[in-house]
Order: sequence, then structure tokens, then C-alpha cells
Amino acid sequence: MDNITPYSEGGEGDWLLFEQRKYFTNAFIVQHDNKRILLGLKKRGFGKDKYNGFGGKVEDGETSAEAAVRELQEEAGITAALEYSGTMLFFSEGSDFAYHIDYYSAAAYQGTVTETEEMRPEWFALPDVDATEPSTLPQIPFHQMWEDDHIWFPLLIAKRIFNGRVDFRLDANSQHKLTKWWFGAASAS
Ligand SMILES: Nc1nc2c([nH]c(=O)n2[C@H]2C[C@H](O)[C@@H](COP(=O)(O)OP(=O)(O)OP(=O)(O)O)O2)c(=O)[nH]1
Repeated sequence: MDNITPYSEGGEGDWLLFEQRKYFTNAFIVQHDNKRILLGLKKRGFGKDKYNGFGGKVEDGETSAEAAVRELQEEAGITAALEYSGTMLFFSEGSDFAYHIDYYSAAAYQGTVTETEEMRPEWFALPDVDATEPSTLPQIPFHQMWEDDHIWFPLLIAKRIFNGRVDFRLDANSQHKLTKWWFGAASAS
């Protein structure tokens, strides 16, 4: 995937205001050699029934990198030497805090990928324009993920460290909808 858009923005209206932020992590296993990415179906809580990386709150006394390793172990049963991949500020209308999410990824992991009370892990095909035959794995299920993810996934997969901000507002049916965003990547090294 070389045709990366390093900056994108969209949506309308003003940015939503928030008074506090809380710190979260989210980690992905991205294997270019095996052309696959590990996601988990969230079984409970915020984001239930969506596919996502593995993560949660940064606890008092730990760094976000430590939290990312702990959450990956707790939610997928594996450990990995995670590398920092980016940061996003996510605010959802009606919430009393914004999510400051640090993203991490690794290619290798130790242990056996295991379903847990929170997540059901599943491998998906990495986009591969040069493939001579279709992958036996399913495509990344963006229709069952947070609405903003398709915008920054190409950056994560290409190992371009990214920053971003997304706002979700409530629509007339009380559903959260992506209304405004920007994402930017650092220059390719
Ligand atoms: N991919 C993606 N993830 C998001 C978005 N917004 C958002 O909060 N998340 C992630 C950040 C966190 O990993 C997760 C929310 O945390 P969580 O619901 O798992 O945390 P929790 O309160 O259950 O915390 P914990 O018990 O697991 O520590 O969702 C988004 O737009 N895209």
C-alpha cells in the first residue's frame, strides 16, 4: 500500500468542547509476511459488537506502553513487543470525557491467541493489491467497526505514525455518527 494520503479531514460544524480526557490504548497485530491483521469482536461494554484492536484504560502508575501490553495479554492472551503507532482524540457527544487513545502494533507475538470474556479474536486479510489470488481470510470488516477506522487504518498498516481527532454527534435516532475529523501522518522515514 504505497498510495497513502498523509493528511485528511472532513465533516462539518464546530469541534465539540470537552473538559477532561482519559487515557486509553489500542493494539493490533499486523503481519505483512502472512498478509493478515488480528482484530477482536468486542463482546461487552463501550463499542460492543464492533471489531477493534485490543485495549482499554491506562491505569494509575503505568505508562500507556505498559497498559497496551497488559491489555493485549488480558484481552487476547498474547504478549508482543508493541511499537507506538499513533494517537487519536475521540469525543462522543454526551460523554463527560474525551478518549485519548494511543495506538500500538507489532508483527510478532508470543503465546496463543485466545478468546476472552471481552474479545473474540479473528484474523483478517491485509489489503494486497499485488495478490495473484484472493486471500482465504475475510476482508477487514469496516462496516462493523468505528466509523473513522477506515480513514486511518491505511496509516497504521503502512507504519506511518499518525495523529487525529474525531467527533461523534448524536443523530435524530440517538445514534452516534462521525461528524468531523482530521488525521495526519508524520513524514515517511
Ligand atoms: N478503533 C477505534 N477504537 C476506538 C475508537 N474510539 C474508542 O474509544 N476506541 C477504543 C479505545 C479503547 O481501546 C476502547 C474503549 O475502551 P474500552 O471500553 O475497551 O475500555 P474499558 O472502559 O472497557 O477499559 P478496560 O476495562 O478494558 O480497561 O475503544 C475509535 O473511533 N476507533
